[in-house]
Amino acid sequence: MSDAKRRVAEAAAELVEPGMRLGLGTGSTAALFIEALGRRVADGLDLPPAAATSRASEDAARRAGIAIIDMMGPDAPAELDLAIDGADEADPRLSLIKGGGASLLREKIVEALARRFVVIIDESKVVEQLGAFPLPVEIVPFGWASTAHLIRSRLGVEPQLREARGEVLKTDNGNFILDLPFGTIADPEATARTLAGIPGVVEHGLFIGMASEALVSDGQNVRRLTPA
Ligand SMILES: O=C(CO)[C@H](O)[C@H](O)COP(=O)(O)O
Repeated sequence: MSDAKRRVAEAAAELVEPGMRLGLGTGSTAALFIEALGRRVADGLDLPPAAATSRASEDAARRAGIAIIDMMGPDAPAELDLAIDGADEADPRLSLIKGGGASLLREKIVEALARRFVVIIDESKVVEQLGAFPLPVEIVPFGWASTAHLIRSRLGVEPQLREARGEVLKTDNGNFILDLPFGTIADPEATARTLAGIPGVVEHGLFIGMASEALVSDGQNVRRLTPA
């Protein structure tokens, strides 16, 4: 699917106009977008500093010659023109599961600022119902097992603490990730509400009503999807 990722990344880079305030996503598709955007910047496209959704994307943007906003400082923006990011699943309403790359919190903060949020995905990510991809949830380390118990009892799913290279994965924010293997999420809004009401949950990877459109590729063509 790397041809598909490259095609949507390049199509997304063409959406960028001079002066646009951008949000830069995270993951392998977003990384290809950042590279493609960097080529346009090298060709003279003039952009103000962009908001990156992870340390990895900050580094990728700097390597590509794209200036970055200090999102920890007082100049973090109130609005962005366009955010571009990948996703793990998208349903016909363009509700998304995100966070496979553990960056869902920064992604949600940045993408909530965007007047237009374009999702770039390959065909394998388009689903009728969300949930085959385990739903990532960012939680604070304090009491993580208690938070997992509450999630289990309120949602009937067995949370898995995410590890990387044999250690508990820590997000860019110093938090942990629980992956929730639902199989099917019958009511994403209700699931989102339940998770938001559990102490210790910082944010979940359901992005509902946020995406304006999706660019989807099978490796040959790129089609545009809007929320059903
Ligand atoms: O949500 C994300 C990171 O937190 C990514 O956008 C998502 O995991 C898709 O990644 P990729 O483009 O590598 O398939």
